[in-house]
Amino acid sequence: MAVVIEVNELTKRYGSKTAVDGLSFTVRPGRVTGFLGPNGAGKSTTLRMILGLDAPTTGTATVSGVPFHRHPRGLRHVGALLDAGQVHGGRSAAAHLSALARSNGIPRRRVGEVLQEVGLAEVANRRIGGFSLGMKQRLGIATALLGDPPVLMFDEPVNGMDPEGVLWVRRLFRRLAHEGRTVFLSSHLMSEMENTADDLVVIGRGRLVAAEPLRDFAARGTGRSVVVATPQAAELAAVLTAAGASVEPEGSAGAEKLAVTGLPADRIGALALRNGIRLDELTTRTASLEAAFMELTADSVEYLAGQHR
Ligand SMILES: Nc1ncnc2c1ncn2[C@@H]1O[C@H](COP(=O)(O)OP(=O)(O)OP(=O)(O)O)[C@@H](O)[C@H]1O
Repeated sequence: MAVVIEVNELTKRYGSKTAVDGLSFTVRPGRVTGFLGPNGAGKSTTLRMILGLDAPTTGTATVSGVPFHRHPRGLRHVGALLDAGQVHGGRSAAAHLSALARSNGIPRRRVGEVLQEVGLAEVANRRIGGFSLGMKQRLGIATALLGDPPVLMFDEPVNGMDPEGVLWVRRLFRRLAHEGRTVFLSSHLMSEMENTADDLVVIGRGRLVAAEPLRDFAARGTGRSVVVATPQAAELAAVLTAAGASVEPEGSAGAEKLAVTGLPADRIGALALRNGIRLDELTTRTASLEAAFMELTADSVEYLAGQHR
């Protein structure tokens, strides 16, 4: 599959601060790619460099093989939402989009179409200054869609949206990818990506942590373990340890459980049966995406509570 966004050894320094540090990754069409990292990891800076709004200190970023500032089709090739708050509050949504359409050679009819698409048709003539953050996000998404571009980039698009808005935006991203477009969206929340992204680019402290399908990323988290509840915990622990498993007690007094790693659930069940041990619960626990994210970025979180590293 063709590579659409290509970031190669990208570095951005602000004085002595390195915001983006030798970052390389690619983003492909027909998929939703999540750009994930803790606060301050360098996501916005990277997006700004891809869009030519900031110059890299070293390295390159291209969209369809060309640096964005030299792109012949501009907004009609790449649509982006960076900071939804940064729109002129005195204008109406329709006037804002019409001005953009005019200056980018985009047909006027697109204004009505995108307002309809994002659910703002009824407030098209209201001043943007009175919009809620969720409405501003919708307007930002409308702006990105205006030129009907094959490449779309969104920085924290669900900030300030209500649950209904979040569901809507997820469906929209999936549809845009299904249409064959390249969809690249940043977030500092793994939970937002879980139901939306096909691929992940994860960064921490400006550096690449992982770039792979979401499925593979999830499998990298803490290994699988099996939780077992039994009234004969000490006996079972001895049997499982002898069979090569490692066993950790967990749960609370009166409801003790064992967390077992190194043996699958069916083997644990068979060993318990053979030794006459009653099992009240046998559950396989797979690492959550959130756990994988926390684990992989733990070393790269810039601000830990109460401590500046
Ligand atoms: N213009 C600037 N001058 C100095 N430092 C900057 C500038 N822009 C960003 N930084 C620093 O670069 C680092 C990366 O910032 P960036 O906004 O790209 O992170 P982010 O991953 O988008 O974070 P968030 O999720 O909080 O938006 C941060 O430490 C930030 O303080």
